[in-house]
Amino acid sequence: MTPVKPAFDAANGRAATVLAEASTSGADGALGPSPSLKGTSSSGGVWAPGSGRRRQHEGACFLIGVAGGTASGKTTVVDRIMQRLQDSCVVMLSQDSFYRALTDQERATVDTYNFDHPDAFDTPLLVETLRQLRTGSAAEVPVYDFCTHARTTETRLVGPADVVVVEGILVLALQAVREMLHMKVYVDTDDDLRLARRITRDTKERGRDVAGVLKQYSEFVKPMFDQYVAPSRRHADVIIPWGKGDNSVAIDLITEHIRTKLQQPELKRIYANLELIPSNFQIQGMHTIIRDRNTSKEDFVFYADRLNRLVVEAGLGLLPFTEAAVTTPTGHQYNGVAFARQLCGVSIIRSGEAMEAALRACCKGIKIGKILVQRHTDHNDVIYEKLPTDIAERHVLLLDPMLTTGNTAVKAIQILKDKGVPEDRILFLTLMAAPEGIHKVCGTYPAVRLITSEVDDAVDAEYNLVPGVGNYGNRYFCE
Ligand SMILES: O=P(O)(O)OC[C@H]1O[C@H](OP(=O)(O)OP(=O)(O)O)[C@H](O)[C@@H]1O
Repeated sequence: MTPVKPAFDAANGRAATVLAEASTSGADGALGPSPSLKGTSSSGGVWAPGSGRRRQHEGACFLIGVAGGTASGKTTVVDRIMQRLQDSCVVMLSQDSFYRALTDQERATVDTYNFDHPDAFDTPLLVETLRQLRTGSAAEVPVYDFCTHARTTETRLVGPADVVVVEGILVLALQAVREMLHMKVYVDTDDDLRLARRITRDTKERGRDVAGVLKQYSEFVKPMFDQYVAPSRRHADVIIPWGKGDNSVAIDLITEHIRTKLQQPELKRIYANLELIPSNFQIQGMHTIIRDRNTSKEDFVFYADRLNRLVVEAGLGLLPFTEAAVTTPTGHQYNGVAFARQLCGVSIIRSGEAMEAALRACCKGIKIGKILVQRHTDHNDVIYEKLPTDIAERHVLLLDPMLTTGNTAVKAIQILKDKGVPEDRILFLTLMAAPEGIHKVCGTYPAVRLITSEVDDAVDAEYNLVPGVGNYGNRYFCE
Protein backbone atom coordinates (compact mmCIF):
# COMPACT_ATOMS: atom_id res chain seq x y z
CA MET A 1 0.00 0.00 0.00
CA THR A 2 1.42 3.37 -0.99
CA PRO A 3 -0.18 6.53 0.35
CA VAL A 4 -0.85 8.89 -2.51
CA LYS A 5 1.48 11.81 -2.48
CA PRO A 6 -0.15 15.19 -2.10
CA ALA A 7 0.47 15.96 -5.73
CA PHE A 8 -1.73 18.97 -6.01
CA ASP A 9 -0.29 22.42 -5.78
CA ALA A 10 -3.11 24.55 -7.05
CA ALA A 11 -1.31 27.79 -6.43
CA ASN A 12 1.24 27.14 -9.12
CA GLY A 13 -1.17 25.43 -11.45
CA ARG A 14 0.25 21.93 -11.25
CA ALA A 15 -3.18 20.41 -11.31
CA ALA A 16 -3.47 20.37 -15.08
CA THR A 17 -0.05 18.82 -15.44
CA VAL A 18 -0.77 15.99 -13.08
CA LEU A 19 -4.11 15.34 -14.65
CA ALA A 20 -2.49 15.17 -18.05
CA GLU A 21 -0.14 12.50 -16.73
CA ALA A 22 -3.01 10.53 -15.37
CA SER A 23 -4.79 10.77 -18.67
CA THR A 24 -1.79 9.72 -20.70
CA SER A 25 -1.18 6.65 -18.66
CA GLY A 26 -4.83 5.75 -18.72
CA ALA A 27 -6.48 3.94 -21.57
CA ASP A 28 -9.39 6.25 -22.14
CA GLY A 29 -11.18 4.69 -25.04
CA ALA A 30 -8.20 2.40 -25.14
CA LEU A 31 -6.91 1.50 -28.54
CA GLY A 32 -5.73 -1.98 -27.75
CA PRO A 33 -2.84 -0.31 -26.03
CA SER A 34 0.60 -1.11 -27.15
CA PRO A 35 2.55 -1.62 -23.91
CA SER A 36 5.34 0.68 -24.87
CA LEU A 37 2.88 3.41 -25.59
CA LYS A 38 0.93 3.15 -22.39
CA GLY A 39 3.69 4.40 -20.17
CA THR A 40 4.28 3.12 -16.70
CA SER A 41 1.81 2.93 -13.91
CA SER A 42 3.53 5.62 -11.95
CA SER A 43 0.57 7.94 -11.98
CA GLY A 44 -1.88 5.15 -12.56
CA GLY A 45 -4.79 7.44 -13.30
CA VAL A 46 -5.20 8.27 -9.63
CA TRP A 47 -4.90 11.81 -8.54
CA ALA A 48 -5.44 12.76 -4.96
CA PRO A 49 -4.69 16.43 -4.54
CA GLY A 50 -6.73 16.58 -1.40
CA SER A 51 -4.86 13.84 0.34
CA GLY A 52 -2.43 16.35 1.73
CA ARG A 53 -5.08 18.55 3.20
CA ARG A 54 -7.64 18.06 5.86
CA ARG A 55 -11.23 17.46 4.99
CA GLN A 56 -13.33 20.55 5.36
CA HIS A 57 -16.66 18.81 5.65
CA GLU A 58 -17.35 15.89 7.94
CA GLY A 59 -19.39 12.86 6.99
CA ALA A 60 -20.03 11.22 3.69
CA CYS A 61 -18.45 12.64 0.60
CA PHE A 62 -19.98 13.85 -2.62
CA LEU A 63 -19.40 11.61 -5.64
CA ILE A 64 -19.38 12.92 -9.19
CA GLY A 65 -19.07 10.81 -12.34
CA VAL A 66 -17.78 12.34 -15.53
CA ALA A 67 -18.31 10.30 -18.69
CA GLY A 68 -17.95 10.95 -22.39
CA GLY A 69 -16.33 9.48 -25.45
CA THR A 70 -12.63 9.21 -26.00
CA ALA A 71 -10.88 12.58 -26.30
CA SER A 72 -14.08 14.37 -25.37
CA GLY A 73 -12.32 16.52 -22.79
CA LYS A 74 -13.32 14.65 -19.63
CA THR A 75 -10.04 15.24 -17.85
CA THR A 76 -10.12 18.93 -18.75
CA VAL A 77 -13.60 19.17 -17.27
CA VAL A 78 -12.42 17.38 -14.14
CA ASP A 79 -9.41 19.68 -13.99
CA ARG A 80 -11.62 22.77 -14.17
CA ILE A 81 -13.96 21.46 -11.49
CA MET A 82 -11.08 20.64 -9.18
CA GLN A 83 -9.39 23.98 -9.69
CA ARG A 84 -12.58 25.70 -8.57
CA LEU A 85 -12.89 23.52 -5.47
CA GLN A 86 -9.47 24.20 -4.06
CA ASP A 87 -10.85 24.88 -0.60
CA SER A 88 -12.16 21.33 -0.32
CA CYS A 89 -10.44 17.99 -0.24
CA VAL A 90 -11.01 16.54 -3.70
CA VAL A 91 -9.89 13.19 -5.06
CA MET A 92 -9.95 12.14 -8.68
CA LEU A 93 -10.23 8.52 -9.73
CA SER A 94 -9.88 7.20 -13.22
CA GLN A 95 -11.89 4.22 -14.34
CA ASP A 96 -8.70 3.12 -16.11
CA SER A 97 -7.18 2.20 -12.75
CA PHE A 98 -9.77 -0.52 -12.52
CA TYR A 99 -8.84 -2.38 -15.69
CA ARG A 100 -9.02 -6.10 -15.17
CA ALA A 101 -5.69 -7.92 -15.50
CA LEU A 102 -5.50 -9.72 -18.82
CA THR A 103 -5.22 -13.49 -18.96
CA ASP A 104 -2.20 -14.99 -20.69
CA GLN A 105 -4.33 -15.70 -23.73
CA GLU A 106 -5.70 -12.17 -23.85
CA ARG A 107 -2.20 -10.79 -23.45
CA ALA A 108 -0.96 -12.88 -26.37
CA THR A 109 -3.59 -11.30 -28.62
CA VAL A 110 -3.66 -7.88 -27.02
CA ASP A 111 -3.95 -6.13 -30.40
CA THR A 112 -7.45 -7.51 -30.74
CA TYR A 113 -8.46 -7.02 -27.10
CA ASN A 114 -11.42 -4.72 -26.60
CA PHE A 115 -10.42 -2.22 -23.91
CA ASP A 116 -13.58 -0.21 -24.46
CA HIS A 117 -16.00 -2.96 -23.45
CA PRO A 118 -17.52 -3.04 -19.93
CA ASP A 119 -16.00 -6.50 -19.38
CA ALA A 120 -12.54 -4.96 -19.57
CA PHE A 121 -13.12 -3.36 -16.16
CA ASP A 122 -13.26 -4.77 -12.64
CA THR A 123 -16.50 -2.99 -11.91
CA PRO A 124 -17.22 -4.69 -8.56
CA LEU A 125 -13.91 -3.36 -7.24
CA LEU A 126 -14.61 0.12 -8.55
CA VAL A 127 -18.03 0.07 -6.89
CA GLU A 128 -16.58 -1.13 -3.59
CA THR A 129 -13.94 1.60 -3.74
CA LEU A 130 -16.58 4.24 -4.38
CA ARG A 131 -18.69 2.85 -1.57
CA GLN A 132 -15.83 3.26 0.89
CA LEU A 133 -15.05 6.78 -0.26
CA ARG A 134 -18.70 7.68 -0.26
CA THR A 135 -19.05 6.78 3.40
CA GLY A 136 -16.18 9.08 4.24
CA SER A 137 -13.49 6.39 4.54
CA ALA A 138 -10.20 6.07 2.74
CA ALA A 139 -9.88 3.41 0.05
CA GLU A 140 -7.10 1.49 -1.58
CA VAL A 141 -7.05 1.89 -5.33
CA PRO A 142 -5.34 -0.66 -7.55
CA VAL A 143 -2.36 0.34 -9.61
CA TYR A 144 -2.64 -0.96 -13.14
CA ASP A 145 0.48 -1.52 -15.16
CA PHE A 146 -0.29 -0.66 -18.75
CA CYS A 147 2.90 -2.32 -19.95
CA THR A 148 2.06 -5.76 -18.61
CA HIS A 149 -1.73 -5.31 -18.55
CA ALA A 150 -1.76 -6.52 -14.99
CA ARG A 151 -2.22 -5.02 -11.57
CA THR A 152 0.92 -4.34 -9.65
CA THR A 153 1.25 -5.54 -6.09
CA GLU A 154 1.03 -1.92 -5.00
CA THR A 155 -2.16 -0.12 -4.12
CA ARG A 156 -2.69 3.55 -3.53
CA LEU A 157 -4.47 4.86 -0.48
CA VAL A 158 -6.83 7.68 -1.40
CA GLY A 159 -9.17 9.76 0.65
CA PRO A 160 -11.02 10.32 2.82
CA ALA A 161 -12.28 13.20 0.74
CA ASP A 162 -15.03 15.80 0.60
CA VAL A 163 -15.51 15.21 -3.12
CA VAL A 164 -14.57 12.29 -5.35
CA VAL A 165 -14.61 12.76 -9.10
CA VAL A 166 -14.50 9.53 -11.08
CA GLU A 167 -13.95 9.87 -14.78
CA GLY A 168 -14.09 7.29 -17.52
CA ILE A 169 -15.82 6.42 -20.74
CA LEU A 170 -18.25 4.01 -19.06
CA VAL A 171 -18.94 5.50 -15.63
CA LEU A 172 -22.50 6.40 -16.59
CA ALA A 173 -23.03 3.28 -18.69
CA LEU A 174 -22.45 0.86 -15.81
CA GLN A 175 -25.52 0.80 -13.63
CA ALA A 176 -23.71 -0.25 -10.46
CA VAL A 177 -21.29 2.67 -10.77
CA ARG A 178 -24.00 5.11 -11.79
CA GLU A 179 -26.04 4.29 -8.71
CA MET A 180 -23.17 5.35 -6.46
CA LEU A 181 -23.00 8.85 -7.91
CA HIS A 182 -24.57 11.97 -6.47
CA MET A 183 -24.02 13.88 -9.69
CA LYS A 184 -23.65 12.53 -13.23
CA VAL A 185 -21.93 14.61 -15.88
CA TYR A 186 -21.58 13.82 -19.57
CA VAL A 187 -19.05 15.66 -21.69
CA ASP A 188 -20.59 16.01 -25.12
CA THR A 189 -18.12 16.69 -27.89
CA ASP A 190 -18.62 16.41 -31.62
CA ASP A 191 -17.52 12.99 -32.96
CA ASP A 192 -15.33 14.41 -35.72
CA LEU A 193 -13.59 16.68 -33.25
CA ARG A 194 -12.97 13.77 -30.89
CA LEU A 195 -11.53 11.63 -33.67
CA ALA A 196 -9.31 14.47 -34.82
CA ARG A 197 -8.05 14.96 -31.24
CA ARG A 198 -7.52 11.25 -30.84
CA ILE A 199 -5.45 11.01 -34.00
CA THR A 200 -3.39 14.02 -33.00
CA ARG A 201 -2.87 12.74 -29.45
CA ASP A 202 -1.99 9.17 -30.41
CA THR A 203 0.35 10.11 -33.24
CA LYS A 204 2.10 12.92 -31.39
CA GLU A 205 2.16 11.62 -27.85
CA ARG A 206 2.01 7.86 -28.27
CA GLY A 207 3.98 7.23 -31.44
CA ARG A 208 1.17 5.59 -33.40
CA ASP A 209 0.55 5.90 -37.11
CA VAL A 210 -2.69 7.29 -38.46
CA ALA A 211 -3.75 4.02 -40.13
CA GLY A 212 -3.37 2.15 -36.86
CA VAL A 213 -5.34 4.73 -34.92
CA LEU A 214 -8.16 4.64 -37.47
CA LYS A 215 -8.24 0.84 -37.54
CA GLN A 216 -8.61 0.56 -33.80
CA TYR A 217 -11.06 3.41 -33.72
CA SER A 218 -13.35 1.73 -36.24
CA GLU A 219 -12.96 -1.77 -34.75
CA PHE A 220 -13.37 -1.01 -31.06
CA VAL A 221 -13.65 2.60 -29.99
CA LYS A 222 -16.50 3.68 -32.25
CA PRO A 223 -18.68 0.55 -31.87
CA MET A 224 -18.34 0.63 -28.08
CA PHE A 225 -19.03 4.35 -28.05
CA ASP A 226 -22.22 3.79 -30.04
CA GLN A 227 -23.29 0.83 -27.95
CA TYR A 228 -22.42 2.00 -24.45
CA VAL A 229 -21.05 5.50 -24.10
CA ALA A 230 -23.45 7.56 -26.22
CA PRO A 231 -26.60 5.92 -24.77
CA SER A 232 -25.33 6.63 -21.25
CA ARG A 233 -25.84 10.33 -21.98
CA ARG A 234 -29.48 9.96 -21.01
CA HIS A 235 -28.48 9.16 -17.44
CA ALA A 236 -26.60 12.44 -17.00
CA ASP A 237 -27.81 15.20 -14.69
CA VAL A 238 -25.69 17.65 -16.62
CA ILE A 239 -24.61 17.42 -20.26
CA ILE A 240 -21.75 19.76 -21.03
CA PRO A 241 -21.32 20.79 -24.64
CA TRP A 242 -17.55 20.84 -24.87
CA GLY A 243 -15.98 22.12 -28.04
CA LYS A 244 -12.93 24.12 -28.75
CA GLY A 245 -13.26 26.46 -25.79
CA ASP A 246 -14.13 25.85 -22.17
CA ASN A 247 -17.76 25.93 -21.16
CA SER A 248 -17.18 28.01 -18.06
CA VAL A 249 -20.90 28.50 -17.41
CA ALA A 250 -21.39 24.76 -17.07
CA ILE A 251 -18.33 24.43 -14.82
CA ASP A 252 -19.60 27.29 -12.64
CA LEU A 253 -23.01 25.65 -12.29
CA ILE A 254 -21.52 22.30 -11.39
CA THR A 255 -19.09 23.69 -8.82
CA GLU A 256 -21.73 25.91 -7.25
CA HIS A 257 -23.98 22.87 -6.90
CA ILE A 258 -21.16 20.92 -5.26
CA ARG A 259 -20.40 23.80 -2.88
CA THR A 260 -24.04 23.98 -1.89
CA LYS A 261 -24.12 20.26 -1.27
CA LEU A 262 -20.93 20.33 0.79
CA GLN A 263 -22.39 22.97 3.06
CA GLN A 264 -25.51 20.94 3.63
CA PRO A 265 -25.87 18.39 6.39
CA GLU A 266 -24.91 14.95 5.22
CA LEU A 267 -28.45 13.61 4.87
CA LYS A 268 -29.53 16.58 2.82
CA ARG A 269 -26.70 15.89 0.41
CA ILE A 270 -28.09 12.45 -0.17
CA TYR A 271 -31.78 13.24 -0.32
CA ALA A 272 -33.08 16.12 -2.37
CA ASN A 273 -36.54 15.41 -0.93
CA LEU A 274 -35.43 16.15 2.65
CA GLU A 275 -36.27 19.67 3.85
CA LEU A 276 -34.48 20.70 7.02
CA ILE A 277 -35.88 23.84 8.57
CA PRO A 278 -32.90 26.16 9.12
CA SER A 279 -32.02 26.08 12.78
CA ASN A 280 -31.83 29.11 15.03
CA PHE A 281 -31.71 29.68 18.78
CA GLN A 282 -35.50 29.99 19.02
CA ILE A 283 -35.94 26.56 17.45
CA GLN A 284 -33.16 25.04 19.54
CA GLY A 285 -34.62 26.65 22.64
CA MET A 286 -38.06 25.18 21.99
CA HIS A 287 -36.55 21.76 21.39
CA THR A 288 -34.61 22.09 24.63
CA ILE A 289 -37.85 22.70 26.52
CA ILE A 290 -39.87 19.87 25.00
CA ARG A 291 -37.03 17.37 25.33
CA ASP A 292 -36.54 18.19 29.03
CA ARG A 293 -38.12 15.50 31.19
CA ASN A 294 -38.92 18.15 33.83
CA THR A 295 -41.02 20.30 31.54
CA SER A 296 -44.64 20.60 32.60
CA LYS A 297 -47.43 19.36 30.37
CA GLU A 298 -48.59 22.94 29.84
CA ASP A 299 -45.18 24.07 28.62
CA PHE A 300 -44.71 20.93 26.56
CA VAL A 301 -47.95 21.57 24.70
CA PHE A 302 -47.21 25.27 24.27
CA TYR A 303 -43.74 24.81 22.77
CA ALA A 304 -44.63 21.69 20.81
CA ASP A 305 -47.46 23.70 19.24
CA ARG A 306 -45.07 26.50 18.34
CA LEU A 307 -42.75 24.02 16.66
CA ASN A 308 -45.66 22.29 14.96
CA ARG A 309 -46.72 25.61 13.53
CA LEU A 310 -43.22 26.24 12.15
CA VAL A 311 -43.12 22.83 10.47
CA VAL A 312 -46.61 23.28 9.03
CA GLU A 313 -45.72 26.71 7.65
CA ALA A 314 -42.53 25.27 6.12
CA GLY A 315 -44.55 22.51 4.48
CA LEU A 316 -47.15 24.92 3.13
CA GLY A 317 -44.31 26.97 1.68
CA LEU A 318 -43.39 24.05 -0.56
CA LEU A 319 -46.80 23.80 -2.19
CA PRO A 320 -47.37 25.16 -5.67
CA PHE A 321 -48.77 28.64 -6.11
CA THR A 322 -50.20 30.82 -8.83
CA GLU A 323 -49.42 34.45 -9.52
CA ALA A 324 -51.94 36.93 -8.18
CA ALA A 325 -52.07 40.74 -8.21
CA VAL A 326 -54.09 42.74 -5.70
CA THR A 327 -54.77 46.41 -5.11
CA THR A 328 -53.79 47.85 -1.75
CA PRO A 329 -56.08 50.25 0.19
CA THR A 330 -54.01 53.15 -1.14
CA GLY A 331 -54.62 52.05 -4.71
CA HIS A 332 -51.22 50.56 -5.46
CA GLN A 333 -50.77 47.18 -7.07
CA TYR A 334 -49.11 44.35 -5.21
CA ASN A 335 -47.89 41.47 -7.36
CA GLY A 336 -48.06 38.37 -5.24
CA VAL A 337 -49.16 34.77 -5.28
CA ALA A 338 -52.26 32.79 -4.41
CA PHE A 339 -52.04 29.66 -2.28
CA ALA A 340 -52.60 26.22 -3.71
CA ARG A 341 -56.10 24.96 -3.10
CA GLN A 342 -57.06 21.31 -2.79
CA LEU A 343 -55.16 20.51 0.37
CA CYS A 344 -55.88 18.13 3.18
CA GLY A 345 -54.14 16.91 6.29
CA VAL A 346 -53.79 13.33 7.45
CA SER A 347 -52.66 12.69 11.00
CA ILE A 348 -51.08 9.46 12.13
CA ILE A 349 -52.86 8.46 15.32
CA ARG A 350 -52.13 9.30 18.09
CA SER A 351 -49.25 11.77 18.21
CA GLY A 352 -49.97 13.10 14.73
CA GLU A 353 -53.28 14.42 16.04
CA ALA A 354 -51.27 16.82 18.18
CA MET A 355 -50.26 18.61 14.98
CA GLU A 356 -53.81 19.13 13.76
CA ALA A 357 -54.30 22.36 15.72
CA ALA A 358 -51.27 23.90 14.02
CA LEU A 359 -52.55 22.89 10.59
CA ARG A 360 -56.04 24.23 11.31
CA ALA A 361 -54.54 27.48 12.56
CA CYS A 362 -52.81 27.93 9.20
CA CYS A 363 -55.49 26.56 6.86
CA LYS A 364 -59.00 27.51 7.84
CA GLY A 365 -61.50 24.69 7.46
CA ILE A 366 -58.98 22.18 6.10
CA LYS A 367 -60.15 18.58 5.91
CA ILE A 368 -58.08 16.23 8.06
CA GLY A 369 -58.12 12.45 7.73
CA LYS A 370 -56.62 9.90 10.09
CA ILE A 371 -54.53 6.75 9.82
CA LEU A 372 -53.61 4.27 12.52
CA VAL A 373 -51.02 1.67 11.60
CA GLN A 374 -49.30 -1.05 13.57
CA ARG A 375 -45.75 -0.06 14.34
CA HIS A 376 -42.80 -2.48 13.82
CA THR A 377 -44.42 -5.33 11.97
CA ASP A 378 -43.45 -6.64 8.58
CA HIS A 379 -47.02 -6.41 7.41
CA ASN A 380 -48.90 -3.38 6.26
CA ASP A 381 -51.14 -3.48 9.30
CA VAL A 382 -53.63 -0.71 8.86
CA ILE A 383 -55.76 -0.69 11.94
CA TYR A 384 -57.89 2.29 11.08
CA GLU A 385 -58.17 4.85 8.35
CA LYS A 386 -60.61 7.62 7.58
CA LEU A 387 -59.58 9.77 4.66
CA PRO A 388 -61.30 12.40 2.51
CA THR A 389 -63.01 10.62 -0.39
CA ASP A 390 -61.41 12.95 -2.93
CA ILE A 391 -57.93 12.64 -1.40
CA ALA A 392 -56.40 11.62 -4.75
CA GLU A 393 -57.13 15.15 -6.01
CA ARG A 394 -55.43 16.86 -3.08
CA HIS A 395 -51.98 17.72 -1.79
CA VAL A 396 -51.62 15.79 1.45
CA LEU A 397 -49.85 17.07 4.57
CA LEU A 398 -49.11 13.91 6.53
CA LEU A 399 -48.62 14.69 10.23
CA ASP A 400 -46.57 12.84 12.82
CA PRO A 401 -44.21 14.64 15.21
CA MET A 402 -41.70 11.79 15.46
CA LEU A 403 -40.02 9.78 12.73
CA THR A 404 -38.05 6.98 14.31
CA THR A 405 -37.42 3.83 12.26
CA GLY A 406 -39.70 5.13 9.52
CA ASN A 407 -41.89 2.00 9.53
CA THR A 408 -45.03 3.87 10.49
CA ALA A 409 -44.48 6.65 7.99
CA VAL A 410 -43.73 4.26 5.14
CA LYS A 411 -46.92 2.34 5.78
CA ALA A 412 -48.98 5.52 6.03
CA ILE A 413 -47.53 6.86 2.79
CA GLN A 414 -48.26 3.56 1.04
CA ILE A 415 -51.88 3.86 2.15
CA LEU A 416 -52.07 7.32 0.58
CA LYS A 417 -50.49 6.02 -2.63
CA ASP A 418 -52.96 3.14 -2.71
CA LYS A 419 -55.73 5.73 -2.53
CA GLY A 420 -54.34 7.32 -5.67
CA VAL A 421 -52.38 10.21 -4.18
CA PRO A 422 -49.28 10.77 -6.34
CA GLU A 423 -46.05 10.62 -4.36
CA ASP A 424 -45.09 14.16 -5.30
CA ARG A 425 -48.27 15.48 -3.65
CA ILE A 426 -47.39 14.09 -0.25
CA LEU A 427 -45.53 16.15 2.35
CA PHE A 428 -44.54 14.38 5.53
CA LEU A 429 -44.28 16.85 8.42
CA THR A 430 -42.42 15.93 11.57
CA LEU A 431 -40.74 17.72 14.46
CA MET A 432 -37.82 15.36 14.90
CA ALA A 433 -36.44 12.55 12.79
CA ALA A 434 -33.82 9.86 13.22
CA PRO A 435 -31.38 9.26 10.34
CA GLU A 436 -32.79 5.71 10.06
CA GLY A 437 -36.29 7.06 9.47
CA ILE A 438 -35.05 9.64 7.00
CA HIS A 439 -33.21 6.98 4.99
CA LYS A 440 -36.30 4.82 5.00
CA VAL A 441 -38.82 7.46 3.95
CA CYS A 442 -36.67 9.49 1.56
CA GLY A 443 -35.13 6.38 0.04
CA THR A 444 -38.41 4.51 -0.39
CA TYR A 445 -40.37 7.46 -1.71
CA PRO A 446 -38.00 9.86 -3.48
CA ALA A 447 -40.81 12.15 -4.58
CA VAL A 448 -42.35 12.52 -1.11
CA ARG A 449 -40.98 15.58 0.67
CA LEU A 450 -40.01 15.16 4.28
CA ILE A 451 -39.93 18.31 6.41
CA THR A 452 -38.40 18.27 9.87
CA SER A 453 -37.22 20.83 12.39
CA GLU A 454 -34.42 18.68 13.84
CA VAL A 455 -32.50 15.51 13.05
CA ASP A 456 -31.90 13.30 16.07
CA ASP A 457 -28.91 11.04 16.56
CA ALA A 458 -30.24 7.51 16.36
CA VAL A 459 -32.84 4.94 17.40
CA ASP A 460 -32.25 2.90 20.56
CA ALA A 461 -32.92 -0.80 21.13
CA GLU A 462 -36.48 -0.03 22.29
CA TYR A 463 -37.22 1.93 19.14
CA ASN A 464 -37.01 5.28 20.93
CA LEU A 465 -35.50 8.33 19.31
CA VAL A 466 -32.12 9.33 20.73
CA PRO A 467 -32.21 11.82 22.38
CA GLY A 468 -35.91 12.14 21.48
CA VAL A 469 -38.67 13.50 23.60
CA GLY A 470 -40.00 10.43 25.39
CA ASN A 471 -43.58 9.44 24.73
CA TYR A 472 -44.85 12.43 22.78
CA GLY A 473 -48.48 11.31 22.81
CA ASN A 474 -48.53 10.83 26.58
CA ARG A 475 -46.78 14.12 27.23
CA TYR A 476 -49.10 16.05 24.92
CA PHE A 477 -52.42 14.42 25.74
CA CYS A 478 -52.19 12.68 29.10
CA GLU A 479 -49.64 13.71 31.71
O1 LIG B 1 -40.79 5.58 12.78
P1 LIG B 1 -41.37 4.55 13.67
O2 LIG B 1 -40.32 3.66 14.29
O3 LIG B 1 -42.45 3.78 13.02
O4 LIG B 1 -41.99 5.30 14.91
C1 LIG B 1 -42.72 6.48 14.78
C2 LIG B 1 -44.02 6.37 15.48
O5 LIG B 1 -43.79 6.31 16.88
C3 LIG B 1 -44.58 7.29 17.52
O6 LIG B 1 -45.81 6.78 17.83
P2 LIG B 1 -46.05 5.91 19.14
O7 LIG B 1 -45.71 4.47 18.87
O8 LIG B 1 -45.32 6.56 20.24
O9 LIG B 1 -47.58 5.97 19.29
P3 LIG B 1 -48.55 7.18 19.72
O10 LIG B 1 -48.40 8.22 18.67
O11 LIG B 1 -49.89 6.54 19.71
O12 LIG B 1 -48.14 7.66 21.07
C4 LIG B 1 -44.70 8.36 16.47
O13 LIG B 1 -45.75 9.22 16.72
C5 LIG B 1 -44.82 7.60 15.20
O14 LIG B 1 -46.15 7.30 14.86
